[in-house]
Amino acid sequence: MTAAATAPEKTDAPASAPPPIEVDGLVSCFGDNVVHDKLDLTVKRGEVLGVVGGSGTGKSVLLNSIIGLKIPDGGVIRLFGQDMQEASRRKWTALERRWGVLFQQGALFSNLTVRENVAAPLFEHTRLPKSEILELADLKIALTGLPPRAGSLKPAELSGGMRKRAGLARALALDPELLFLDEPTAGLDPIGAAAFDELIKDLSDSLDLTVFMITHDLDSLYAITDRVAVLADKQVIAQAPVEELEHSDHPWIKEYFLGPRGRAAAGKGATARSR
Ligand SMILES: Nc1ncnc2c1ncn2[C@@H]1O[C@H](COP(=O)(O)OP(=O)(O)OP(=O)(O)O)[C@@H](O)[C@H]1O
Repeated sequence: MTAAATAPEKTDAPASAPPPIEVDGLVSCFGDNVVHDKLDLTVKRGEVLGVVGGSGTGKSVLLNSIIGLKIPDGGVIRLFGQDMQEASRRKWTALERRWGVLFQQGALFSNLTVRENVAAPLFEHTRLPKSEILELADLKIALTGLPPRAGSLKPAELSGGMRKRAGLARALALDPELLFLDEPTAGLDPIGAAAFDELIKDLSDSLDLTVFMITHDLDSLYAITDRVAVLADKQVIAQAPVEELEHSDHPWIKEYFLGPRGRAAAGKGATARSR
């Protein structure tokens, strides 16, 4: 059995297929605090999109709105062409199988082993026999570069980097087409972060994944993104490849990409791309 055996009607989408994510005029509020005001965003099929913005600009709220953890106060969110607010419960469940999420802290169940954590979505969404589910879980664990022995460990017994990989293995359990990552390299040392970037890039290429990645990590932006969406002033003020954003006149974008840390990351990115 292959890992793809669990994929729900995974078709090669025609070129005319709707984009995996379309956000149209999103309004998000918490009481008087308006976080997004008519925010628009499109994520193209197969791209790695970085999402950046100052602290509190609403990156996590945007992610939560897209995956249905926060109900929009206005606007429309379409996933694979389906208006999520109009979707029936059944449709939601079917669509939910098409994406995976790696939350910042990994969000693993502490009382379960890594193998049981990775198997959990398969138990929830498929009727495969237990032995096949555990076999698939082991495949995902291997796919993320964890050693086989990691499967029988509990999250507390893992290093930070291993925990991220375990969270990623679980996010990939159902062979998603779309992967959401919330600050995947936060808390990793530079070598661990670079290795994790490489893993995400390899997986997105080999599995034809579309990736929505919130990050503060300039190295990641230069190393693996196709485009970057910048959140500021309650909206997406720019959505373009990093090389284009370097020429932006917007003060925050200028400071972000052309400040000392941005220039250092650009140098490393150019080196990585020329290899
Ligand atoms: N559950 C909540 N209740 C009330 N306000 C919230 C809630 N979640 C987020 N907010 C507010 O929404 C705004 C955006 O928060 P969000 O966490 O999306 O920012 P962020 O861009 O992800 O920040 P950071 O980069 O620091 O993680 C902030 O003003 C925050 O206080």
